[in-house]
Amino acid sequence: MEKLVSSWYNDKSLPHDYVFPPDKRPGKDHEVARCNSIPVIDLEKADYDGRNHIIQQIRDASQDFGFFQVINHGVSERLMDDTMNLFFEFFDMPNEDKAEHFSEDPHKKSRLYTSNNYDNEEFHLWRDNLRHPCNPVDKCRNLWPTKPERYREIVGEYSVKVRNMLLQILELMREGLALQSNAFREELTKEQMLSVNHYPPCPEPSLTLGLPKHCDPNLITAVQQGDIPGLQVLKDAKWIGVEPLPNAFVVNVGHQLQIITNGKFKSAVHRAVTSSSHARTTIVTFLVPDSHSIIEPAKALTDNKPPLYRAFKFGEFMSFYTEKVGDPETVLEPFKLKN
Ligand SMILES: O=C(O)CCC(=O)C(=O)O
Ligand SMILES: [Fe+2]
Repeated sequence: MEKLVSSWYNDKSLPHDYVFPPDKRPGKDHEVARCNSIPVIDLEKADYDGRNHIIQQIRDASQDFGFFQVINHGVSERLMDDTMNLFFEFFDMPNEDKAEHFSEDPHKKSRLYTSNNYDNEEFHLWRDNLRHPCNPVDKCRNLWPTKPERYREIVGEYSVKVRNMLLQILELMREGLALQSNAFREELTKEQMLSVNHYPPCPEPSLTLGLPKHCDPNLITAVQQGDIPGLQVLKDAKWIGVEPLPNAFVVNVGHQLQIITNGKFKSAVHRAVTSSSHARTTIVTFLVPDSHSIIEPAKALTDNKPPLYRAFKFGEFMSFYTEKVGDPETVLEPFKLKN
């Protein structure tokens, strides 16, 4: 428990085991300018005459950036605020209450923990993480015994609404790529994981990271990043900051979506930097394939361009991703076809 950054950060300078090696630390880039070139897409327009335009915007953003933000997405401001406030309260709880949820067992799907692999890593991440499966509603695990009903109610509704938003985006992507109606079949979004990152204020943001550079291993992800900046995307070998927009979700293409689209959509490298003045809490929803589902480039996208990846089971990918701690330079290697 004393391992959770949120339980001790207040009275310490940056301990040496949180200092990243020089080639991995953000340095001056921890405060790169936030950039408004990441597309902001108004999903409400997809219901009206503007559908084709929205489809095109999503396709372009997924090809050029692998990232975009969505507004008017059907998740109400009230629900986004209630959910964020719930997690603010969670990380504000006294240490003894948080201790009930803390576990270092990586096989436990529902747990509060810190860093990635605390006892075996060379340096730790400046973040705590609460995660649990949340699909369907009744599987929202009760992680907060003192307030179970409220937790289930809010997180349950949030999970359904965010899921619907992501399924709508997948449908718009499917249309944009002229893929068959079953291209994103149900098993590709079977699992849903809620992951809440908490990055306490950090004494030395240039020397450490909340999350190191990675691409998400799943199909598609939605991030509610709140008001505090910290998410950065690598674009043309430069880090750019994703501007926090009120009531927006950041949506990003995961490795599996890149593979299924035969490289047409990009799974962009991103990371989370810390702030010396503000705590930052982000709510991340991952749509994740069933571990037995077969992942391979969609046939419609291999007619004019040979497949870039072989077929594999998602579980095989996850084992390799975990072994490589998500290293974006190597995780795709065993799945690439050498044409
Ligand atoms: O906290 C953030 O801004 C990014 C989170 C993220 O990339 C992740 O959880 O995979
Ligand atoms: Fe991520």
